[in-house]
Amino acid sequence: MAVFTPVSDGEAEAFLSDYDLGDLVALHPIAEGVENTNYRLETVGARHVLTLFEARTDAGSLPFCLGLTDHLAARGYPAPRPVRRRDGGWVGTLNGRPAAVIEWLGGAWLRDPSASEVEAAGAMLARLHLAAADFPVPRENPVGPDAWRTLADRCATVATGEDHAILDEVEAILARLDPWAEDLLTGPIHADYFPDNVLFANGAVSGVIDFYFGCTGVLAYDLAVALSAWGFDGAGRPIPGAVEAFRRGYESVRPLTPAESAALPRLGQAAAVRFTLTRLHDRIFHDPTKLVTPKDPAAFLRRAAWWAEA
Ligand SMILES: Nc1ncnc2c1ncn2[C@@H]1O[C@H](COP(=O)(O)OP(=O)(O)O)[C@@H](O)[C@H]1O
Ligand SMILES: N[C@@H](CCOP(=O)(O)O)C(=O)O
Repeated sequence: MAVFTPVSDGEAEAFLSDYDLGDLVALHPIAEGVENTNYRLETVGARHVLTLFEARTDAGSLPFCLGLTDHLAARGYPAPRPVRRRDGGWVGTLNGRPAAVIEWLGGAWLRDPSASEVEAAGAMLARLHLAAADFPVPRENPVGPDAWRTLADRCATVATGEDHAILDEVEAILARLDPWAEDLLTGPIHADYFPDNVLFANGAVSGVIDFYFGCTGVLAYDLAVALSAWGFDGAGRPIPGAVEAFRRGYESVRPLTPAESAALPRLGQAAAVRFTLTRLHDRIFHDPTKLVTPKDPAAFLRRAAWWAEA
């Protein structure tokens, strides 16, 4: 469960006084996610998400993250619109954290999507890249190579046993990998397009959420992240046909250039390093008083070996 910063009904009511959303009916902690605090916010006749932004989502990134979802939604893409406060802004402060109210999107994420659902998710990522292309705000990747170095160094100060072995493997990959070796098409990317961020209803994508790692980046890297997320099971084993199905869906909307295709194996290894390091860091420095379940870094690192052979 991801609640890092608890919110009482009274605190939510006071926060809501800056919106035209009516009175609070109920506030429920949301039992998913690992980055930010999320509550389901019920007001009279409406449902929204109340998000308090935690350490990896600094306030300076919100004009990009919320602006991008607003931009996409305005183009008919199923991203959640942030709700404007009476002062015209999107972001207030709640219990010391930047906080926003976001449109609630129906549907649910799929733990075991079919090949056609994986293909639909791939097509929706390509649609995101096309619809976001003219979004003018830039944001550097908050979990790019500089952050990998910081995360690895911080973990190395205390890692033992399995954690240390994971770090050694990551360092070996970093020593031989130059993921951004050539110029590839860039633009706004989601950068965390995992199954738990894609909602489905009746076999079709009904929502794409959680743009808080969104940034300006290489489009094929975003695809490599998504293939690494959708193409493997919880233990890091490839799911037969899933990488192909996702890529087929993506390329049905935006065919890759030959250079992008050729770059995928090294971008996939970069994706494996990125998520292994954040998972390892969050497991090592996990605060047991916070309601969040750390994810398994080793399962993500297994993707690197697959990509190296691809
Ligand atoms: N706009 C939304 N509509 C419906 N459910 C949402 C929405 N945003 C978040 N959620 C729910 O909250 C959970 C956690 O949200 P997410 O943004 O992924 O959190 P985190 O940033 O901590 O990873 C999601 O898995 C989903 O169940
Ligand atoms: N997708 C990342 C962690 C971030 O999770 P989310 O709940 O914000 O989607 C991972 O799997 O390591």
